[in-house]
Amino acid sequence: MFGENDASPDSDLNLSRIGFAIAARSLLHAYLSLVFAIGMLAISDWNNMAAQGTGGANGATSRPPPNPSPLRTAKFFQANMRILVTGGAGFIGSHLVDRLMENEKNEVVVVDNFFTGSKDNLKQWIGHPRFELIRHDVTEPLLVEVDQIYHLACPASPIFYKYNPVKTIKTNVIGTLNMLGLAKRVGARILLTSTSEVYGDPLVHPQDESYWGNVNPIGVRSCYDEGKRVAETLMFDYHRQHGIEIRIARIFNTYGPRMNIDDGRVVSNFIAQAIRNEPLTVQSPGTQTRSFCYVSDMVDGLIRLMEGNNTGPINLGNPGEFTMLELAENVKELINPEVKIIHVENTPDDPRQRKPVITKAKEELGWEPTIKLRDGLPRMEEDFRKRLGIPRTA
Ligand SMILES: NC(=O)c1ccc[n+]([C@@H]2O[C@H](COP(=O)([O-])OP(=O)(O)OC[C@H]3O[C@@H](n4cnc5c(N)ncnc54)[C@H](O)[C@@H]3O)[C@@H](O)[C@H]2O)c1
Ligand SMILES: O=C(O)[C@H]1O[C@H](OP(=O)(O)OP(=O)(O)OC[C@H]2O[C@@H](n3ccc(=O)[nH]c3=O)[C@H](O)[C@@H]2O)[C@H](O)[C@@H](O)[C@@H]1O
Repeated sequence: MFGENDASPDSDLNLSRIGFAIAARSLLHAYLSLVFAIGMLAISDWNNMAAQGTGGANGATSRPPPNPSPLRTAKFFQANMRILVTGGAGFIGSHLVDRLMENEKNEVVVVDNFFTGSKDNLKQWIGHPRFELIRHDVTEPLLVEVDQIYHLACPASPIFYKYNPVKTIKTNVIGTLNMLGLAKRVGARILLTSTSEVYGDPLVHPQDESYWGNVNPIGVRSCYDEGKRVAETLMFDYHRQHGIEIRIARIFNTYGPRMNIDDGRVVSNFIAQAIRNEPLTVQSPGTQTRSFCYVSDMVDGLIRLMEGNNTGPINLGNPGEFTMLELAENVKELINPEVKIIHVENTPDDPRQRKPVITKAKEELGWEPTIKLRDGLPRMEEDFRKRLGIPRTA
């Protein structure tokens, strides 16, 4: 029988074996921890070196982009390109979807919360095997497997983006963060549709991409223009820090069929007013200028930017510049010579002039607009007449 103080030679031997095993295990642990710590230090050093990078004209990164899906590099099976279009039920987004769907190698996934967009804009694709429509708000994370992301989701008309400014800025900031996180996870290239509004009320005219802008950070338009400026910053930070492949388009006023009839933007307002024989409402003073790009030209520019090698930002717009009074005169002459033109009060912080320099788009993308305002307006009139049910009288 063994008592508490049993001291037989056998038990001594067992105790010293146990002691030895414990000591050896502690030594092994200490050794492994040391190897792990040295490894972590080496990785973080490498990361720091990579993050400092070579810094090109746009603060280019030396870090390689995350790996694309293995399907892209599969040996025996060439997968279709899977493309996400956020805001694809909207005006520009739905035209972009049409163009992307023309290519049989493309599968298109649209996510949209339908705030300003509509299923109607995509009705020709619903049920198509290469097309998918998801009701989703980009301020919430999204898990999909895609190769390219066209990130358009954001209300664009001033009356809509000012309606819920907090939501607009969340869409621009959190929405863009979510899409960048997605791009990082799946190794996708991401294109942001930024805006000429990042130039604010420009003090430089016309505007090229090197101009930093004149933006009111606390005005009623800030949720949109400052929101887009932060979105651009996030794009470049993800590019420099994580090697994400980014593209940024600075879009200038774009118009065409499928704009919301009650969208509130100037071209849609004037055309709807002319067709309904209501006065064209020129917001004072009427001498403020804009440059109007037809939507098919814009879509062409966006696809060239996505497929090209330049990160941007690149201005996409039509350099033809018009005062709002000139635009009203053109609409009157082309659509309804009887219609009246009236002056109404303007909204705060309305930019006084806007005209893109498109040298960079010409040189880098081989892109320039092909459709003049006087050719684009009648095409839009036709679409508006159909939707309003008001045919042209001879
Ligand atoms: N049309 C222009 O003149 C112009 C000019 C400069 C920049 N842009 C940019 O181009 C993009 C498209 O503009 P558009 O004219 O087609 O506008 P639009 O309002 O017709 O389309 C925007 C789409 O985004 C969707 N959306 C809005 N918030 C969302 C959210 N939180 N989650 C998911 N979907 C959301 C809307 O429902 C809509 O379908 C926008 O990013 C806009 O800022 C447009
Ligand atoms: O190009 C851009 O970057 C921006 O262009 C437009 O913004 P904005 O030019 O303010 O658009 P409109 O509402 O169409 O206004 C254009 C001009 O027309 C005037 N206007 C508008 C409506 C109207 O009935 N009458 C009128 O004279 C406005 O005062 C303004 O000077 C878009 O709506 C933004 O989303 C886009 O980012």
